[in-house]
This record gives sequence, C-alpha cells and structure tokens, in this order.
Amino acid sequence: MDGLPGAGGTDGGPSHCACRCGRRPRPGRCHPADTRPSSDGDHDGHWLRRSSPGEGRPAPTPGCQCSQMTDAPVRGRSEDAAMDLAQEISHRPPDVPGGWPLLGHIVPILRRPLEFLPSTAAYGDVVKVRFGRLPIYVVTHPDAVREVLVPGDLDYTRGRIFDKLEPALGKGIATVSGAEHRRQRRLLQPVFARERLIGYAAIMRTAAEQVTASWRDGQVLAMDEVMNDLALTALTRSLFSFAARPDTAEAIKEGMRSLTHGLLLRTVLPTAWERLPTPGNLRFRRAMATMHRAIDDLITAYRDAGQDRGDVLSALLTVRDEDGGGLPDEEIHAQVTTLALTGIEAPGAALGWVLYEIGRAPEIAGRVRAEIDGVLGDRTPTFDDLPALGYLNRVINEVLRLRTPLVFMRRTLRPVRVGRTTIPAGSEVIYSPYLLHHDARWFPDPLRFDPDRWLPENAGRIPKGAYVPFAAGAYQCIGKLFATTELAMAAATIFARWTPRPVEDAPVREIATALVRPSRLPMTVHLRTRTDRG
Ligand code: HEM
Repeated sequence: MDGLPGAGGTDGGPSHCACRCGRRPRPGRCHPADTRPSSDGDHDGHWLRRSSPGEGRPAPTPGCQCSQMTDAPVRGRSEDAAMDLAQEISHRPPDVPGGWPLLGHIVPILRRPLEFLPSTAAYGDVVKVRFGRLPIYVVTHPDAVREVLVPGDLDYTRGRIFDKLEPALGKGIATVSGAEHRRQRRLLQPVFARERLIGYAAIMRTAAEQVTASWRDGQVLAMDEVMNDLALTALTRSLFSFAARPDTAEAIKEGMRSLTHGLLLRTVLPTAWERLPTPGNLRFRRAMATMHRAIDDLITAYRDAGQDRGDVLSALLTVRDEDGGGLPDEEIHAQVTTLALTGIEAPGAALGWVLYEIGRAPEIAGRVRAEIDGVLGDRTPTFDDLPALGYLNRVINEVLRLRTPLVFMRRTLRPVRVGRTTIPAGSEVIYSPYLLHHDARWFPDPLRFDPDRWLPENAGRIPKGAYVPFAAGAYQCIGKLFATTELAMAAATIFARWTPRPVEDAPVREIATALVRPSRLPMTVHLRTRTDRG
C-alpha cells in the first residue's frame, strides 16, 4: 500500500524544459548538462493537452527533443531573440467561461462542482475562475500540480479552505504553515509511525468485528452511516482509548459533520455571511461549542489521570519539543480537533465506496473473497497480512482514484511561476484530485472502475502528479498509512464473513463537500456460507 504510485511523492518537483518548449526536460537529450536520472518516466505523456483556447504553445528551441514536433523548423537568431522576449512576458492564464456578473463562478461551483471543476482542464494547464471578484487559479495538469505541491511551504501557505477551518480547528497541523507547520509535523510524525500502526490496525479490526457482530443475514443497512460510524470508532479509539464522558465520540462526530458538510459553501461565500444568524449558522455554532467542550473535558481527564494509555492523546501529552517543553492544552486541543476532522469523514466515505464498488461487481467481489480466503484462511487479519492482499489494495487504489477529494487550496507567498504562467503573490490556487483522477489523458475511460490500472505494468504509465488522493509535498496527508490500513483492514474483516450488495433500484449519487461522499448507500448484507468460502 505504501507504494501507491504517485501518491504523496516528495522528491524534487518537475521543472519545465529550460529550452522553453514548455515540456519537462529529457535528461541527456535536449539538456546535455542535465544529468539527473529520469526517475519518473512520465515525460512522454505530459503537456498533451486538450484544446486550450487562447493559449498557444511556444515553439521549441532548435535541437530540443522534448517535443514530439520533430519537424519544427530551425529558427534564426532574431527569431530566438523575439521568442526570448515573448517568454519574458508572462503567459496570461485563460479565464474559464461561464462566470456570472458579480458572482463569478460561485454558481456553477456550488450547483454542479463535480462537472464544473473537471471541465476547466479543457481551457489550459493553469486557468482562472472567480469567487465573486476574487480570482482563483486552478492547476489542471499533473506537472503544474506538482510544481505547486512539491515546493510546499517555501512558496505557498494554506489557502482559503483551511483558513475557513481555522476558527473551528485552532492552530493545529492542518491550519498552520511554514516553520510552525514543520515544527508541528515533526512532533506528530511519531504518532503515525509504522510501529504504532500495528496497534491501530488491531483497533480497526476489533471495531470492524464489533460493527458486523450485530448484522443479520439479508439485513438492509444504510452503509454510508455504518461505515462513517466505523471510521469514527477506529479514529476515536486510536486517539483516546478512554473517554471522560459517554457522549464524547458523538459530540466529535456531529462537530465534524457540520464542519465538512458546509465547507464548500463557506469556502466560496464571503466571511460576512457566516456571521448572519441563519438556522444553518446557528446549528453550526452549537455543534462547534458542544464538540469543543467535550474535547476540553477529555484533555482535563487525561491530564488528571496522568497515565500513558498508549493512544494518540497520551502521546501528545508526553511529546517534548527541542527545549524539553510540553505542548500547551490549546495546541493539544487543536491537534485532536484536526485529527478528528481529517481522520473520520474522508476514510468513512472511502470505506462506504469500497464496499459499494466491490459489492456491485460480482467478478471483483469474487476475486476479493478468493484472495482473502487464500491469505487468511480462518484467521483474522493483522497488519502484516495486508501487503499480501495485492488485489484488495489495487481495489482501494482505484476507489481512491474514482471517489477522491474534490478540492484543496494554497495561497502564494510570492509571485510563482507554474509552467509558463506567473501567479501573483497572495493568489489563491486550487488543485483538485477529483479533476486529475477523472482526466481521460491520464486515466483512459475514467469513469470505469478498473483495479487493474494499478497492476505494475499499467501504473508505471500514469504520470506523477496525476494521482494525488493524499496530496504531495510538505502538506501531504500525514494519515495516509493510517487510512490505507483502515480501508484494507475493514474490507478484509468484512469480506471474510459477509457479502454486501447494493440494493437494486436505489441510485447512488456523488455529493460534493470538500470530499465526495455517497448520497446514500443502502446495501443488503449476506452471510457467507461454508461452500461459498471454498
Ligand atoms: C481516505 C482517507 C483520506 C484521504 C483521501 C486524505 C486526504 C488528504 C489530503 C489530500 C490532504 C492534503 C490537503 C491539502 O493539500 O491541503 C490531507 C491532509 C491531512 N490529513 Fe488526510 N486523508 C485521509 C485520511 C486521513 C486520516 C485517517 C488522518 C488522521 C488519522 C488524516 C490526517 C491528515 C492531516 C493531519 C492532514 C494535514 C497534514 C499537514 O498539513 O501536514 N487523513 N489528507
């Protein structure tokens, strides 16, 4: 699982061909001085854009072999000089059509985000939309996305989405930037170390066993709710094995639901709107207040007990920075809230999609079951079994491609060059895993659920930056291994005993928040028989 192709790579970012052809360099060919090994092997597939209205690609410098335009005419000196000059003038990113007066693209983003965002790629590799009058740059090409994500905190801070979350989350790892982010990331990294994952994996398996223990053969379940509750249990038990109050997990769940479900709306609307006493805003404030009280009580109870319970909260309470100081309660509170936000809804939605995609395709379900039976026999799964479930891991890769987060943002700290576009300092930039993962240039027939895309011989053809369910670079998902372990552990535990199938005639739609979750997921669970288990 660790080897999810392209996910979370942190190696040096792609630089565009220095000869100005607009493509990435081909080491040892058009750039004899560039001896870097070509590690990603994705040169040929990139910048093969769809038509880009108003955007012409510059002709390559003589001798450049980055281009497939081998018939490009050799230019004279004066033409080169003119081209140099033209290159100095920054390329203006095309405006995506369909903006409304005053509102810009707020209406299409809110009304049909899942169609609108992917459609922007047709206009260029870096394009512009507007939230009201605020210009937003959307990076649509894998190379451009890596150029934004990989330099990370040197050129970018968090963007508008996490700014909107900061009043609710506090200054935890997902809302701070730069040096403070690096400090917090260093402190939190041990919490997600591989050794600790072994313990979390056991918690996840027990949580899945407990959930399925109440299932009855032929029962219809709201699987989206069930899987969200499973993710909640898995995370809260890993975070805090002991709760001061019985309603702590429920208060966190409600808080997180309110935070994520209104997020797209809060991101595009002006902040003043949040201060209005609308029923939605009042509900949101109540949910936040209840959740924060529950987390405060939890931290107080842990501090009073002074006992290491081997969970994340105990680890946070014993963490020491370079000066030997512990973390203040305020920071611990922010980290717990942040981990709850990031660690429940996304894996909960992904778990639902895993069950749905397997359950609706008998051939895939058969292969998953056969593999689980072969690897586990009658045993329950452990962390060490997971790498042997190669097919299940490919199914999970494919779920994370197709049913992936919709949108994240960055803000430029200084003018930055992305491809041929200079994005001014202080600009908001969007990258969308959903857009990239639905682009037919990188994933042919993108709506088809095909786990075999992730066979090594096929996955090698996917350009870096085209598959980013967990982002890449400095701000990439710290819970990536936690999440993939959870998905595999839950699926292996469930499919060893049960065959869930979607209820026929119950259409399932994708609902866009910052994530993409199922509208509803009614599924019938069938107990596997001995014969079925070979
Ligand atoms: C399928 C499940 C998950 C997906 C698809 C996912 C995806 C992501 C993505 C794309 C980012 C980067 C956001 C950005 O670019 O601004 C991120 C960040 C983050 N995720 Fe996840 N995530 C998942 C599960 C988890 C889990 C289970 C945890 C914790 C237990 C977690 C904790 C975090 C944290 C703390 C950050 C911020 C990291 C930082 O800024 O250094 N995530 N996640």
